[in-house]
Amino acid sequence: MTIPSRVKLVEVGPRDGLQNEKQTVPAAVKIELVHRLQAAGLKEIEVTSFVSPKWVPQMADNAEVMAGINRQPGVRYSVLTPNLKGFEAALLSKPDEIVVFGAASEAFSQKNINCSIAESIERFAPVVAAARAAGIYVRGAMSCTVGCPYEGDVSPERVSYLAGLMKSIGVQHVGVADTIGVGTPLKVQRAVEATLKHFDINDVSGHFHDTYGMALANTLICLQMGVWQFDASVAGLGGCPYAKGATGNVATEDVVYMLHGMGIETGIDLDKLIDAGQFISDFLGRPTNARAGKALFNKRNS
Ligand SMILES: CC(C)(COP(=O)([O-])OP(=O)([O-])OC[C@H]1O[C@@H](n2cnc3c(N)ncnc32)[C@H](O)[C@@H]1OP(=O)([O-])[O-])[C@@H](O)C(=O)NCCC(=O)NCCSC(=O)C[C@@](C)(O)CC(=O)[O-]
Repeated sequence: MTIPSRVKLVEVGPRDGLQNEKQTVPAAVKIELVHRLQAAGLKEIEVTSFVSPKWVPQMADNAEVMAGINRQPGVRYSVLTPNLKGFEAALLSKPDEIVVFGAASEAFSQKNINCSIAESIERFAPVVAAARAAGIYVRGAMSCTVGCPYEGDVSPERVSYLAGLMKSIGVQHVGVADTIGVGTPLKVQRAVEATLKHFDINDVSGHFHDTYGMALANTLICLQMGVWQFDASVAGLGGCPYAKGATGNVATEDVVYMLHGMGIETGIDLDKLIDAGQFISDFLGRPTNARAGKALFNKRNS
């Protein structure tokens, strides 16, 4: 398999990145972040989630954020919907895409969405059917595909099982997530191979947290397998509130730096992306987690 010449990055910073922040991030700041990300050339942005505000208070302003975005033609805006209640609320905000989110580990499914894997699929099925009937594209996020904070290692068979269930209810694309960033390249390869039993390579993406500094290595092995779609989070923000000990997602700036260095097109302006990362890091009052972002920012300002 030759390495793809072009990669699509899905920016998950406004959702995955900010959902775990303890300090309230006002809707206006989230909206400004989305505007900066789209100005940097991101064509797909995961904006927010329509989940219970008791479970994830930071996403309670979902409708306000969606309503405040000055939508750019050619940019797709996605939101997470765990159930019909969330989907019906999301529909009013006219997302281009919705994301149902399940887990390859039973314990994580219980902790994150309060139901078993089988129950989650029963809940997702009518959401997927309603979304597709409304012409909305459906992605499925598959958490804990290599490791779980509660169960430890997760086997490729569990990943294949979940991917098969997602396929059976009409999910169009799945993201192979290393929720707690414990994956190493060969483990990630096996999780992706298990997913490819059910989904075409063009319908599979990688979603890597960088807890152990493995996210770029895991991205690289996926590229070598022909995967060309990845989630990433500006400034390396992120972490799931129900995944203890996990740090942020791989930083979009670092992925872009690596891809451009390999001659792979992304359509992203790295300078503008670094500014977007600096904007949100300044708001949060801490340095960026993007290593290439930080190095290039310092170089530019020295
Ligand atoms: C799924 C539930 C709702 C089940 O939670 P539950 O408590 O079992 O739900 P319920 O149906 O029994 O309802 C309880 C209350 O929540 C309300 N409710 C019910 N649904 C909704 C909704 N959609 N929006 C707003 N409110 C809702 C419902 O109306 C009721 O309100 P009350 O009567 O108590 O006032 C809950 O567990 C939940 O919201 N979980 C979300 C957790 C979450 O967002 N986690 C982070 C996203 S996943 C992630 O980050 C991983 C990913 C995708 O990035 C990939 C990776 O790295 O692994």
